[in-house]
Amino acid sequence: MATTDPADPTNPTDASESATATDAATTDVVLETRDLVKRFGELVATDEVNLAIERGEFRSVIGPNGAGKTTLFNLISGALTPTSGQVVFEGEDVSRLPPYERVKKGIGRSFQITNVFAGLSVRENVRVAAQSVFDDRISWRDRFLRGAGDFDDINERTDWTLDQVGLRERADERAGSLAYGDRRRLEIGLVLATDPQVVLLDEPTAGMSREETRATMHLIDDVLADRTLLLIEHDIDLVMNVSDRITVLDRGRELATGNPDEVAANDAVQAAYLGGER
Ligand SMILES: Nc1ncnc2c1ncn2[C@@H]1O[C@H](COP(=O)(O)OP(=O)(O)OP(=O)(O)O)[C@@H](O)[C@H]1O
Repeated sequence: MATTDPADPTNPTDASESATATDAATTDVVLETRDLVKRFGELVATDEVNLAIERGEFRSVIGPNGAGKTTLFNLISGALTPTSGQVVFEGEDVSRLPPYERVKKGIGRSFQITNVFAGLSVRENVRVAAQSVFDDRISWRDRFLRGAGDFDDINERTDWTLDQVGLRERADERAGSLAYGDRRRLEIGLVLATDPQVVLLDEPTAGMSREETRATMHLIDDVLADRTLLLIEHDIDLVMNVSDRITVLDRGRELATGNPDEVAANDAVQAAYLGGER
């Protein structure tokens, strides 16, 4: 898994990470949320959340149902715009950018929002994903001189991705005919093809058996280990195993952030979550 020194200055008993946010100049923070708020009418789904995610970190976000995990991901990916506050990626405020612009900048999202085209081949699916990001990098001259579908860097990216997720052999099969495990590989391939700095993983093992869960986490570890990962996951054992740090949300607020041991020992977390019923 990603190697980040968990012994960072964040005080796990302090609900806010604003202390680390001010340290952004000294630590390599790739993604921040600053006083992030999302209201749905009277309901505050995200309540002044301040996260500072370091490059290469594996951060999990946990919390009871309705805690605001998915809303937080939607704010980071651009599916939602904040009521107030900011999402800052590589030092730039991206809070108002649409999702596809954020993907181009390097914020990738996988699972739950699945965009596999069942009728297209595995290769075509990966190609579409690669193209969504790499198209901009192709000059107009190349576009004019070569036919569509013949852009070397997109083809290279596609082949590289297929190799990474072990689907080169199945490249010409219809995505809709893939077995479950291969479909998961393809979903990871689709996000990898966009060359993300940060990957949002939204319950990647939802509905999986123990064996499938293990295989999926191994694949994520294999293929995405050099990226910064943000995971929503209900399986606490898994979260404790894979995370460098864990953020616990409760009713939209950040209850605690710390390494797995710190979070497990946190009184507020135990009271609100670990000891309570979900
Ligand atoms: N589009 C929306 N309109 C109104 N309320 C919403 C909307 N999206 C989410 N909510 C509410 O915001 C709160 C947080 O929801 P969210 O889905 O972010 O929680 P969650 O932690 O992801 O929950 P779960 O673990 O059940 O997926 C909930 O009370 C939910 O009902």
